[in-house]
Amino acid sequence: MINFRKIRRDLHQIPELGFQEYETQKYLLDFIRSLPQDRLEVKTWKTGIFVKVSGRVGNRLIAYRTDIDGLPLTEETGLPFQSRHQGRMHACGHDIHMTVALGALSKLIEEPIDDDALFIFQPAEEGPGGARPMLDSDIIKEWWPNVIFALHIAPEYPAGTIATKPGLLFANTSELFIDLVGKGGHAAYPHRTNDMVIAATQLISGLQTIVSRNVDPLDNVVVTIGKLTAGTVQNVIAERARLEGTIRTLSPESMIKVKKRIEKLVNGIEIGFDCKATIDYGANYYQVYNDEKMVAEFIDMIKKHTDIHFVTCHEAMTGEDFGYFLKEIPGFMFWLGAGSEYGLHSTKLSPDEACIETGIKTVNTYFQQIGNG
Ligand SMILES: CC(=O)N[C@@H](CCC[C@H](N)C(=O)O)C(=O)O
Repeated sequence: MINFRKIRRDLHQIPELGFQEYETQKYLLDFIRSLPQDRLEVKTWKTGIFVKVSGRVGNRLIAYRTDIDGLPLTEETGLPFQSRHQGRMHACGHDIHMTVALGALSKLIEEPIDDDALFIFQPAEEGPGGARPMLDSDIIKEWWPNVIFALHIAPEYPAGTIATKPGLLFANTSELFIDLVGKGGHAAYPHRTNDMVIAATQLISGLQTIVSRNVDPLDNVVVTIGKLTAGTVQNVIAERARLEGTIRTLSPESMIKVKKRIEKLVNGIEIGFDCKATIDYGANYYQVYNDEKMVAEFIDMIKKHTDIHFVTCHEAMTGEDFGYFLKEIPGFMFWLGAGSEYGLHSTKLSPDEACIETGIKTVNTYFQQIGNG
């Protein structure tokens, strides 16, 4: 009997950032190699892994994807199995996601289906994005799935709950990095400088008017600046400031409009403060858009064949590069209730481990339903 809660705790202790998931990849490979190998083909791709499981007939290829990276956060849960990696945390549930994938993989080996299955362990979901380059890899071109699905934990729903909806589930996202360079100097001579602390704060106030004054109130947009760095010491006027944030929109068209407005506001700061500004949009993720027919069948399956509580949810402003898989392959994503008082990206996030069993049951039941006959 495999102890999946122990596996989750092991993985929880070794979070790593995107494309640096070496210890995680080794842990996953060691587990995968401990399973019966006769139906398995394993290929590594950077820090990710593809595992193909041969079915009894092998007509179609059904793919299931998990992300594997952590966040640059210092854990504050106080759990006995807290992160061992300084300044790194599984604060978005990818430790649970990986454990569910390993559980579903071992179940599928025990109970093979007619179709082939592909398990994708994808790096760098939090950034810079592993899905897009994985889709361009020779491995997935050879093992191109007919169908793909994935889950994400949802702390706001209790364990034992699944939620999703047809159509749009997650937003379009773009990272946002703005560097401002002016003229620093002595704190007592402000008239001889161009203060980038003042420029940055004015720019942030301007950026906050995009949602309230430039976007149709019936369209949802988020512009968040999560990090601001400027200056060197208390009595020197700052020469440089850096804003780091993210943009979220419900359509690719709105993303283009928001970016145009940001560029105008940044240009205004350049003129007003006689400074230099550069914008970098970093990683951009395409929206997660669920196949309507497949979601309807999935909901029907949950209701008919499991005791799991199902909730139809609204779309969320979270992003997921799984959207790139869904842009090219029919499929869907769903939320897995994980009952935590603290939300995603909180340093205190502590999912209820009962969600692991619900996740494995859901993924396995779906494989059995879709992959037979
Ligand atoms: C599910 C989730 O929380 N995903 C992340 C994806 C981040 C994308 C990128 N680094 C960005 O910030 O735009 C999210 O923050 O929604």
